[in-house]
Amino acid sequence: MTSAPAINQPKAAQTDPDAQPIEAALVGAPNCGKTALFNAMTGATQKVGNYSGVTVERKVGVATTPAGRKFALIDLPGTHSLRARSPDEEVTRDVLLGQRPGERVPDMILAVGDATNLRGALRLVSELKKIGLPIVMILNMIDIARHRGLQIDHVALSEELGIPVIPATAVRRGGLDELWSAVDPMLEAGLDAPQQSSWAVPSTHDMRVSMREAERLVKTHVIQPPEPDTASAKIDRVVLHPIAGPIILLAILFVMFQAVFSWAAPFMDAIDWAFTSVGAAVTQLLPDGLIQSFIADGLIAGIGSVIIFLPQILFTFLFILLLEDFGYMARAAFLMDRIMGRAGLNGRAFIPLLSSFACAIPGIMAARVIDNKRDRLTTILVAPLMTCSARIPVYTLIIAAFIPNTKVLGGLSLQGLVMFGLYAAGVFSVLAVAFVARYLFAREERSAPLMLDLPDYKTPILRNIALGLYQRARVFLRRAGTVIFWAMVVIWFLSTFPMAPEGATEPAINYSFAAIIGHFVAPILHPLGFDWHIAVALVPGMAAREVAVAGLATVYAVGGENGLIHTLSDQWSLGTALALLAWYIFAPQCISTLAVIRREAGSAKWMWVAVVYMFALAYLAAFATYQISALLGAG
Ligand SMILES: Nc1nc2c(ncn2[C@@H]2O[C@H](COP(=O)(O)OP(=O)(O)OP(=O)(O)O)[C@@H](O)[C@H]2O)c(=O)[nH]1
Ligand SMILES: [Mg+2]
Repeated sequence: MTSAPAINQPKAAQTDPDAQPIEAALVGAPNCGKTALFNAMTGATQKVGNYSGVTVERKVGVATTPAGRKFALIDLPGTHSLRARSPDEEVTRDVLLGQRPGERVPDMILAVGDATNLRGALRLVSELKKIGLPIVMILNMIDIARHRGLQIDHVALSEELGIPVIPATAVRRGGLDELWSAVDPMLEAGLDAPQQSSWAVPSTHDMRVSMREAERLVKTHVIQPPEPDTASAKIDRVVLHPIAGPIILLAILFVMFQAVFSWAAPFMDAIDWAFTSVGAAVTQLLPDGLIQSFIADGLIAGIGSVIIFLPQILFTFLFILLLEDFGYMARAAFLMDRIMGRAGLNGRAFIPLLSSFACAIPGIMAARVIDNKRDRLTTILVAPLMTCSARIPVYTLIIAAFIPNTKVLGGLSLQGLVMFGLYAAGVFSVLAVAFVARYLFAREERSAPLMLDLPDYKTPILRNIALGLYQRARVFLRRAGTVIFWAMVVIWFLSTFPMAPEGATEPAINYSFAAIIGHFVAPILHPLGFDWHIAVALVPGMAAREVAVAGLATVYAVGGENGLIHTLSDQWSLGTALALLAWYIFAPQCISTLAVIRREAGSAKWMWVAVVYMFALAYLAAFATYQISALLGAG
């Protein structure tokens, strides 16, 4: 076959420099404050946290200089070198080298360095300079450096490096003016054309040479404090103690669950009161009939039964976010490393698993920080077993209905204790499944020891916490308004039609589609102690876990009059309740999580592995729980 000669288009005609906005990339070590700076420059609200690996994806925002010039700012995962070792670091490398399909090389680099760890930052800058792009260096966390008595001569450093060096405190927007005054003239004059990149994967020797050079720069331009900072080291001596450490960790988690239960209660009562009042008002205002039933029993009762859990979710995250921003969570990872290693999990899996307390989706994505492929896959597959916040409504409802609100063991709330137990069961099952997987598939291999940078402790920043809480609340409420809303509409429809025939003796719902479907599925669930009402709630509960609660509210509100809690404690045996809790520890009832597993694991096969093993465990656990309860007389 002959092919026509290709016609060379003149390059200049295609790439008009004015047509594309300038792109600047934030590059720096993990946890040096890139995202904090990104938020400060763009007004965005991306997550920051005091541990490495918070950002695992490329995020773009628009920054506007005081002179009104706009440019695109790219926030990137942290990396110590462009020798990318893990998928998140590869993102950074590929963006900088223009290796991402359909994307060009950025026009400039904003190299963010942690002023308290200048050596590493300078080493990375020497590597970045090889790429040939214009660079501005930001010495972030200058507040901490000054507090410790470090004196950095940034002017001399800038002269020697040949690039602007700007001290900054990203979380308080400190140094932003100076940064703008460095960037604005560069943008105005037009950025220098990029030079030919001379970057090549550095060898160990190269790394050593650049490290020595960075050390020399630090010696020349930094006056070290007469006494090194010891506060973090002092706290760590206690907190990382081999015996005291784990006890402190357990105690913290324990206090957290106790506090969450008692503090959230009044807020939950208030929300309950509000929804009940609105429901009652609607029932009064609207004439009896379908519309009244749809609004009062379907929408208000259903959505209210989910929204009521907002206070608990927010209090749980208040604790987690405070501990994260303080710097304790990285220590918890360190403490857990040995236990996790025994179970066959990589130490770096701790943060992904911790994020899964919020939701498995960010957790599974955070597994990108794990460089070993197999370890990463294991983490992805076990992350959905961690107790995510969508389980909180289900757990709380069942606990409220079946666990007496009493104090045991000298003042501990029994309900809080059961909740703690459910969280512990989640963690334990993660370890057990990972252990079995390791035993079955990779017995001889050992996990690499954890190489974790322990950040210095910091006073938590209120804004970070508020932002984190706001985002949790938004995600939760948005789900209530979308997935749960539509699921409610479907459940209401199914449980209302067809309507009961004239002169029917049983409750109307017993004649509905819901009952038909429920009766169809019920035999499979019968050995678990689940009746057809539960089956009706579980089927749409596949979309999202909380839907089951809303589903129960509708299924029972249509059939009966009592509050959901009373209805459940009337209708279910203790064995059924416990079996449903056991089911919820394991069941993969969240379509979005499955979709993310498929994407992150790179094939549908692993998604199905997750579905099958989680359903199998859920069924077995619920079966065993119910049957044992029945033997003990609680069936
Ligand atoms: N005191 C102080 N804390 C800061 C400063 N900048 C960031 N922080 C804190 O440092 C921690 C890390 O900030 P992030 O912005 O998440 O860091 P990052 O570089 O994006 O981290 P990765 O995404 O994990 O690579 C957070 O707890 C911030 O609140 C600063 O200038 N001063
Ligand atoms: Mg970040």
